[in-house]
Amino acid sequence: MSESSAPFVKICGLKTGHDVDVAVEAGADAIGFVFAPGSPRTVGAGLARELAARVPDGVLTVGVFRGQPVEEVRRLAEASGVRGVQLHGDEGPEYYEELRAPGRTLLRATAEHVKACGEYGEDLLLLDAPDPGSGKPWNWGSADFAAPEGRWLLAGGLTPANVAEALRTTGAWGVDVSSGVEEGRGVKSPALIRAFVRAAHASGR
Ligand SMILES: O=C(O)c1ccccc1NCC(=O)[C@H](O)[C@H](O)COP(=O)(O)O
Repeated sequence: MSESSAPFVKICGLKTGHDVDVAVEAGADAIGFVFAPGSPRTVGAGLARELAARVPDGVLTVGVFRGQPVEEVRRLAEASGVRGVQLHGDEGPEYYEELRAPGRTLLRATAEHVKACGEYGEDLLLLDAPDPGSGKPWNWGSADFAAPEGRWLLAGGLTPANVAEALRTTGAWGVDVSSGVEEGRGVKSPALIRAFVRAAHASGR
């Protein structure tokens, strides 16, 4: 994982080799492949493996899951070769313990208030909207929002136009985006991917 002081940027829901190449060239730190069923971004293990193989070692590849049995998560992560596992369900700490493996980064996505990254054994915390991948923002800008301690990513309704302000307001360690870099639902825009990474890096956070 990047140790640079620039915000960590994850681009999620990629489905084509071209989009993966664009995100890597733009300077993304992580790339997400959605294995949760029922999304316009869902990919199978075979395609994810091909896409992940294009990604250099310094960029984290992440499989995104929601409410799937631990055996299925492990099988898809191993078959695709992703190095990170992001969980959006209501899994407890024991689930993270079961998925812990050498070299694997665990990401816990939640819409709940959380005091610190690591409470469930995760390496990275992702504060997201209640409906992940919907492009809907939540109240991270409100006065009563308290940022968690440790490494956490902000997600939910981020775009090239609001990501810099979001980073400055919340002090998030990084950001995650899917809908805000799409030209249609599930269809990424190379121009928006580049603009998002550029805006995050220029935020001054
Ligand atoms: O992208 C999906 O459709 C999806 C489905 C089920 C669980 C998670 C999903 N996506 C997660 C993400 O893409 C990001 O972590 C984040 O929620 C992005 O949100 P947004 O930029 O608002 O689309």
